Parts: sequence; C-alpha cells; structure tokens
Amino acid sequence: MDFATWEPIYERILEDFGFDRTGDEKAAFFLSYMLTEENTISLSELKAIISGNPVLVCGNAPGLRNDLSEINFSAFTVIAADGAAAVLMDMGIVPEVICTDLDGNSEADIEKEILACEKGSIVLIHAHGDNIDKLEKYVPRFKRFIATTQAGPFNEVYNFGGFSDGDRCFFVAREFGAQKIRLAGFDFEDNDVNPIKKKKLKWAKKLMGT
Ligand SMILES: Nc1ncnc2c1ncn2[C@@H]1O[C@H](COP(=O)(O)OP(=O)(O)OP(=O)(O)O)[C@@H](O)[C@H]1O
Ligand SMILES: Nc1nc2c(c(=O)[nH]1)N=C(CO)CN2
Ligand SMILES: [Mg+2]
Repeated sequence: MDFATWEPIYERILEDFGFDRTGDEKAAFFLSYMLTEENTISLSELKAIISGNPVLVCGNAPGLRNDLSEINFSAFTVIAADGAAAVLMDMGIVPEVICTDLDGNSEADIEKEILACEKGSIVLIHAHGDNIDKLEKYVPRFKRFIATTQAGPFNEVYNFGGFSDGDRCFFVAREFGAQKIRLAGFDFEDNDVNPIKKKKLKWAKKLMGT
C-alpha cells in the first residue's frame, strides 16, 4: 500500500488511540540508525518467499494452537505475528517471516524470535512511539532484519500498511503477492483482553476487511 493511501487511515488510528505521530517518527529514525549493510535484508528476498505462494498468517489468539492442528505447513509460507512466532517455534516450526514490535507477551517470546532469526526467519522489526526501549535493547541481537514504520517511510525503513503485528503480517502478504492468504489464531471478538488490545483488534478486523 502506498503511503498516500495509508496516511489518512493512520491519522484516524492515531486519533482513536491518542498516539502521537512525532513519537512514531522518532522511533523510526532511531531504528534507521541501527541498520547496517550486514544486518539489512533486501525486499527481493522477502518477495521471493511470498510471491505466488499460499500464505498462512498466524495471529496469537488463544485458539492458535487448535487452528494450527489442521494445517499442512508444507503447503504454505508462514508469517507469524509477534507472540505467534513463539507458539510456532515451540511446535518445531520456524516461520519464514515474523512481524514484531518486540513487545510480545514475555522476554522468553522475544528470545524465540531471536532464535527464529538465527534459523532463517525474515524478521520485520516495527518502530513506534512506545517501543524505543525495546528497539534499543533487542535489535542488536537480530542478525538480519527489515525495518518498518507506521509513519512515513524513508531510506530503508518501510511501510507496507497495517498497525498491529497481526494486520501488518496480512498487509505484507498482500503487498508481496501472496497467491492466497489463510488466517490462523485470529479472534477479533475476544473479550478476554484489555481495552487497548480490544481496540487494536477492532482496527485489525477493519484493516483486514474481515
Ligand atoms: N484474540 C486475540 N488476542 C491476541 N492477539 C490476537 C487475537 N486475535 C488476533 N490477534 C493478533 O495476533 C497478533 C499478535 O498478538 P500478540 O498478543 O502475540 O502480540 P502483541 O505484541 O501484544 O500484539 P500487538 O503488539 O500487535 O498489540 C496481534 O497483533 C493481533 O493482530
Ligand atoms: N505509537 C504506538 N504505535 C503502536 C503501538 C503503540 O502502543 N503505540 N502498538 C502497536 C501494536 O501493539 C502498533 N503501533
Ligand atoms: Mg507486538
């Protein structure tokens, strides 16, 4: 999605949450300074594993494990949203792609994302106004990654659309030409979550058009 299309949606999201665009821009700038020639993954590598392939996008709803029990993993490129990566790793599956803002459920989950990266996952690390501390702490531990922002893209900091980890996975699958997208671990109506998460799920549902 080009930024001109995303920007009005982004502005509505900022207003709804009371988030500040400047904070997102500062975080994106901070992340951009952590990119080197060695730790940057090219978009062509990402495209090569998505384009023309069926993609399984995994959210981290409580039903994820159950949903995954029906999946033939060899038929899909797997894209995992933050905590969903840890669930997959615990099942012995290394997702091909992970979208994360590094604020998953626990430090143990982040360690599993770092391990997945070592085992070949392409990790899209997302900068926003509320995760600069996490970027500073964990980004140096990722061997290779792609930097993303929800504000304006610049240099090698990309915006493929989407806000929370799950809907960003979906936008990445679409942007890079997935042949079809199957969802696992998405429960937009989950009431067993805090009010902010509830609002994020409401936006995810809207953005993913379900
Ligand atoms: N019922 C649900 N509870 C939690 N996550 C869900 C649910 N349904 C779908 N998801 C998706 O799973 C993604 C990963 O969830 P998880 O709780 O691991 O990460 P998170 O880091 O807290 O998410 P985010 O940072 O995007 O708020 C979310 O971004 C969301 O889009
Ligand atoms: N500024 C800001 N942006 C976000 C935030 C957040 O807490 N603050 N959380 C997200 C997904 O959890 C995605 N984007
Ligand atoms: Mg997260």
